[in-house]
Amino acid sequence: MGIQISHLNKWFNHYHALNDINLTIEKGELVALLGPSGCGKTSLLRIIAGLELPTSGHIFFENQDISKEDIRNRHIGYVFQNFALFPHMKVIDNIAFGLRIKPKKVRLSPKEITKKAQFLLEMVQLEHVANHYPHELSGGQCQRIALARTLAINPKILLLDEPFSALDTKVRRELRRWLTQFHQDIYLTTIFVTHDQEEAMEIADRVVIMNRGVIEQIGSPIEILNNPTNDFVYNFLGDSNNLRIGEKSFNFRPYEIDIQINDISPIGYYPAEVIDIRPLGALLKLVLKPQQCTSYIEAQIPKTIPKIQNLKKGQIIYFKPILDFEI
Ligand SMILES: Nc1ncnc2c1ncn2[C@@H]1O[C@H](COP(=O)(O)OP(=O)(O)OP(=O)(O)O)[C@@H](O)[C@H]1O
Repeated sequence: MGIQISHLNKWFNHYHALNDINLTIEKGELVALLGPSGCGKTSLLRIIAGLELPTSGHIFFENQDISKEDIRNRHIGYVFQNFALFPHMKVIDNIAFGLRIKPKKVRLSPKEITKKAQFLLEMVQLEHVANHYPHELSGGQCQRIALARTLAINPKILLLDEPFSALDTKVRRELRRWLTQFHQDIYLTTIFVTHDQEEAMEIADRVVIMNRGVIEQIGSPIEILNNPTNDFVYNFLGDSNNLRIGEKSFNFRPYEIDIQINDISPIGYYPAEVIDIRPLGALLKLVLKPQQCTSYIEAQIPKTIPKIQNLKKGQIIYFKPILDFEI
C-alpha cells in the first residue's frame, strides 16, 4: 500500500515536534527515517500507525484519507526495540497468537492457523526453534520471531522502530542483510526508523533525513551521500574534516584524501605530521596535524597501499583533499 503524508504537523503543548512533513512512499518501498535523537522519527511513525493523532495535516493510504482512522482499521504491523514475545508461549504459539484471537467469523481453522504459523517461521528461517520458548532464543532470533508474529495478521504496511538497536554490532549487520533480502521477497511497504546512518544506507531504497521536526532531504542512499543538500545532512552522514588553511576552507570525508610520502611537497599538497595510526578494518586511520593549522584531521587509507606500510608517528607526510568542495 502506498502512503502519502501531506502538510503534517504535531505539537506537544508548545513544542513543534513535526513541522510541515510532506512525504510520499511508494507501494513496496523500504524507506528509512534517519535523524538524531529527538528529531521526531518515532512521533511520525506513531502518527502513521494511529497511535498518536496529528495536530494538523493528512495521511493517505492508497489515496484514502486515514488521518482520523482507528488503529485497528489501518492494517499496520509495528515492531520496535525489545518487542516483547509472550514468555510462557512456545515460538510457534507466539506467532499464531494474533490469528487465534480474531473474531470467530473471520478466524482460520486451528489447522490453517498452525500451517500459516509454520509458513511464517520458514519465512524468517527459524523453523528449527518452533517449540522453543523465547528465553531460549538469541536477541536476533527474538526480533525475527517478532517480525513473523507481526506479519501473521497480514499487515498492509510494516513499521519498524529501531528494531535492531538492542543487539550487538555483528548481529545487527547480519539482520540488516537478512531484512533487505526478506523485504525483497515479501515486497511490503516498510518504514524503518533508525539513528544509525550506516543502517539506513544499507537497507533502505530511500532515506528521509530528519532534524528538529523537519525533513532535511529525501533520496536514495547514493543521492544523499553524493549530493547532500546542506551542512546538516553532510555532517550527519559521517565523519568529516573541516579544514582552514590560510584563506581556503575545505570539507572532506576521511577517505577523501590523497597522501604522498616524499621528501619535498608535491604541488597542491600540504605538509602534516602523523600523530596517530590505528587499524580500522580494511583501512588505516591516521590522525594528522597539518603544519599550518592548530586542529587535527583524520585520514582513512586502504591498509594495503604500499607507500603507507612503514609510516611512523611523528613523520611528516603530504596530503591533499580529493572530491573536496572548497568554500
Ligand atoms: N508524548 C509526548 N509529550 C511531549 N513531548 C513529546 C512526546 N513524544 C515526543 N515528544 C517530544 O517530541 C520530540 C520528538 O520525539 P521522538 O520520540 O519522535 O524523537 P525520535 O527522533 O524518535 O528520537 P529517539 O531517536 O530518541 O527515539 C522530542 O523532543 C520529544 O521529547
